[in-house]
Amino acid sequence: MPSGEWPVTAEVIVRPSQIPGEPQTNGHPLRASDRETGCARQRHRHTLGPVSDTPPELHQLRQSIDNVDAALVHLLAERFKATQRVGVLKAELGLPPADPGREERQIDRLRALADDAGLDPQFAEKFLGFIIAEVIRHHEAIAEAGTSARPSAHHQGHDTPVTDR
Ligand SMILES: O=C(O)C(=O)C[C@]1(C(=O)O)C=C[C@@H](O)C=C1
Repeated sequence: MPSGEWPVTAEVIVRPSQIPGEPQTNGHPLRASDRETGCARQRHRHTLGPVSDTPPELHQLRQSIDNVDAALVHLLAERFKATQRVGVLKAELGLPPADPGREERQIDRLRALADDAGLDPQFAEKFLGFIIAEVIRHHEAIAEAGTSARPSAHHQGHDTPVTDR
């Protein structure tokens, strides 16, 4: 086979459960939002299934992309587990959700790392900013939940407001 070509006799697998005209979901139920957008995400698989007539190089590259995306999801999940604990700690210690000084140091560090890695530092900064904004929202929600869950001075029988923070 000449280089750059791929077999034209590609195998097409049609599942009996597949309804003509419906987006392919590999047997998983569609979300309402998927139906609206016509987008069938394969939510329970780690690798998106190969499309039979996809050129092999494209398929390989997509497998690599899927691996990286999976790693990113796991890394982000770990990061958010840590920041969730930071949020609780900050609320307990009465510290503000955002720490601009820390953010500045993170941005400087990440920009340098990005530069070394051949990634656009501006993109790295935007990406970090996007994540941190979400973390701050979580911190605020944790602090707010802590404030409303705390018993008031009235319920504790105090004459003066409780200022334990
Ligand atoms: O390090 C903290 O103080 C955090 O709350 C974590 C974090 C982050 O996501 O990296 C989030 C908010 C702060 O402004 C700085 C950093």
